[in-house]
Amino acid sequence: MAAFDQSKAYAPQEEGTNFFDDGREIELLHFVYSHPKLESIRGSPQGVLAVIDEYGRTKKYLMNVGEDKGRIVTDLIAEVKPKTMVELGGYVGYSCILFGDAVRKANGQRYYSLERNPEFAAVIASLVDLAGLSDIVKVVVGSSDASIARLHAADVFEHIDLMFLDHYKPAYTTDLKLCEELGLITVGSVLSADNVIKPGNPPYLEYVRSSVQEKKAKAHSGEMETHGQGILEKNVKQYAKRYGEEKLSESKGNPNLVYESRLVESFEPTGVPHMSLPLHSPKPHSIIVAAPRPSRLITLPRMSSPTSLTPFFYNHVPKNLLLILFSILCLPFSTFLLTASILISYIYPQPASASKSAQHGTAPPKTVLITGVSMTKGLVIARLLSLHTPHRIIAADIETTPFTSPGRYSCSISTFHALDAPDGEDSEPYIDSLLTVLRKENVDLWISCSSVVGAVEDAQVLRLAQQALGPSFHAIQFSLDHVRELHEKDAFMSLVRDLHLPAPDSHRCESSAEVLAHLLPRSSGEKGTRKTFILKPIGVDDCARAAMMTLLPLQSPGETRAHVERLAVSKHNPFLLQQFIDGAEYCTHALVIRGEVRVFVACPSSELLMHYKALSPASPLAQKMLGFTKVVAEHGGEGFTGHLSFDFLVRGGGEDVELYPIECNPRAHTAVVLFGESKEMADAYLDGFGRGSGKGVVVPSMPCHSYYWVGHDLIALIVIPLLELLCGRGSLGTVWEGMERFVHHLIYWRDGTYTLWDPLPFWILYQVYWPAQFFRCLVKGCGWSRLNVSTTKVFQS
Ligand SMILES: C[S@@+](CC[C@H](N)C(=O)[O-])C[C@H]1O[C@@H](n2cnc3c(N)ncnc32)[C@H](O)[C@@H]1O
Repeated sequence: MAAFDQSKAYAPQEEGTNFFDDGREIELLHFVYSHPKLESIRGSPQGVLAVIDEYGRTKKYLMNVGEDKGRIVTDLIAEVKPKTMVELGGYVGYSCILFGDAVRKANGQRYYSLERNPEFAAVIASLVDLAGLSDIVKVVVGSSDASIARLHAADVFEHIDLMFLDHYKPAYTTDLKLCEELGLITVGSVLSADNVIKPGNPPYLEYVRSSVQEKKAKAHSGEMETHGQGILEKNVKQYAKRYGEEKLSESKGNPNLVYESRLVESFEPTGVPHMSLPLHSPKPHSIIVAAPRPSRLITLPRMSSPTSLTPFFYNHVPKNLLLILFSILCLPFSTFLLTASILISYIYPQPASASKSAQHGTAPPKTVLITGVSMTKGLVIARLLSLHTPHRIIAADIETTPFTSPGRYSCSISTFHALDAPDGEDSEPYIDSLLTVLRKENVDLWISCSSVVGAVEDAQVLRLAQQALGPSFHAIQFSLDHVRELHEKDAFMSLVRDLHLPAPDSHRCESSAEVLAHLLPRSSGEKGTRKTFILKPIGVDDCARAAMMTLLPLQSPGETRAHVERLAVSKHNPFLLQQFIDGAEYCTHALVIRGEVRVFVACPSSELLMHYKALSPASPLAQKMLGFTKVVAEHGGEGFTGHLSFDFLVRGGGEDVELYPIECNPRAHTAVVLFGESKEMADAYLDGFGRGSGKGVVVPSMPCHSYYWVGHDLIALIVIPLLELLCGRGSLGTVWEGMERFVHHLIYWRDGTYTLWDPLPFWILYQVYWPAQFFRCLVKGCGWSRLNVSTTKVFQS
């Protein structure tokens, strides 16, 4: 540890609790904004930090991380290169400016500063703005546990790459457990915790140093958690004057996550080294850096909120009742919007596009059938074609009860046919009813927008329809052979390898023994695999899939064997053992016609896919994904026509970015909304009639609107934060922040379902479809954990 430069020492910390929250934080703001160097420090993080340091040295002590300890973390940022970094406890923004700047230099995306005191948060926001970091730093006001749970529920953060803990000492452990339980801290995350030796945080050190067995034994013993034990009383009561008795998260964490940790010595900004050691630590230390060790992680199934924190409104009956009530409350607004939209469209009708009028004169209109219009993707394509082509657009979808397909009420559709739902394993009723529609309507072009369970069935319909309707029939749907090659996870991985494209190490396994052969050493002398894997069921099973996302091998061969054997892997229940790639996830949507990519878009994936933001088509990452799509499309050849979407995991950046395809979906993706009402896109679909080629790839024109679903955002960004506030868990700051985001989406983004000239599907979706679903769930007692507003899918719990 190098010597401390005394000329830089802060004023000493005053005894008692009056060394903060006594007005000095606002005084600091005045100091900064009346500083003679104000103009020269604008936009300069280092300049702003220097003036904060000057205040700390010449005026009053500030509880900042300071230059010396700060360097440990900035070095760590340069090493870890976090995409998302979170700090717990922002105070006046010193660490936030220092680390936010370092994250930006390391090409990171977001730095979240979680601060409970709204006055301090305002100081942070003001200084961050002065430092020119507002584009990367987000200040979140509220108690850390409530903010973490809320931001996770709203899909704002899905993973924390680096977390700096510097807030209320007893909350270090409880907040860490909460992040583990929510799957935000996983293998690959790094934690950096301040003040764990002085003033000391024994419960936190004990937790990050415990083995799986120790944690499990503690959980089973029913021993009461004592998060304040060993922490100085003055620190346990540090914020009592303003916040009274502290309520901490009671999350259970993820005991299977084991950390590797190291302590790093340094100095307080006052120059005080860490000497008083409440722990039996051999040396004075300050920051502990801890990273979960790979091969030990069990990623728990995601939950909307941790059980121990769950307020009443997440429970089945109140949840459904409240949503029905909310929908009733929204009725006057949505009805006003519907009426106003109809009137405006009546007065100013949507002009027919030039291509629509021109084509109308020359050839008789054809019949285009779109299946899957209850989902946004089908509806968007139907609207696009009705707007820009002269053809008759008809639609079909499974409709078990009235109003289960909001898209059928779209004015872009001339006729709607209800299809029979598959009867358990038997898909004959669906196939027959769709074939009947194709024949009866003498369909010229069928655009299939099947859901995940309909991919194989739609391919079967294609073969039968081609036989029945002859060569004049065309379809945007892959053949059965192609669907099998792409849809089944293991077959797709083999295809990727055969095409010499990069692929994660993957193995189809039909028995536990096969799985274990890849994971465990065969003899005592042999080393086991160094890679970590995920074991996914090869069929479609959302529940199983979520529950089985466990990183393997586990800590010991015995645990690994026990886990794998529980899954009952067999010939009839095969699994794919796939290498775990720790990277950001992206998804793509493409339209391929006769082996040629005609339409392409890529965007970052978010867990519920409720927000869509297109990547610039010119970016190296989008180009690389397009290149991959083209290779797969060309391999398919002349007979390869359909929608094609991929999920990729991505490591690195710029030209050196590495792509790992993890799944292929031979069907349309909701990202198709990003094309808006593009005429080029409609033209590309018409190539499905067998015309032209070599026209190039249609991409969204940039800048392009981002998309959201107002129903999802109203609940996630407004209703939940408000209810949490009423339950005494949230804060006004978090409600305000949710509102800000909501208003931003309302003004600058577009709703995926609403459009002025075709507003009825939007009204039906929120005023009829969803209330009917909630009512059904109440009456039938069907539990659900999540909803997807764009696909109308209910995820059963
Ligand atoms: C030591 S200061 C943080 C210093 C800051 N990291 C820096 O180095 O510039 C601790 C901060 O944590 C905040 N805090 C305490 N408990 C909190 C909680 N439960 N959630 C969010 N912030 C909290 C306090 O208001 C205080 O501003």
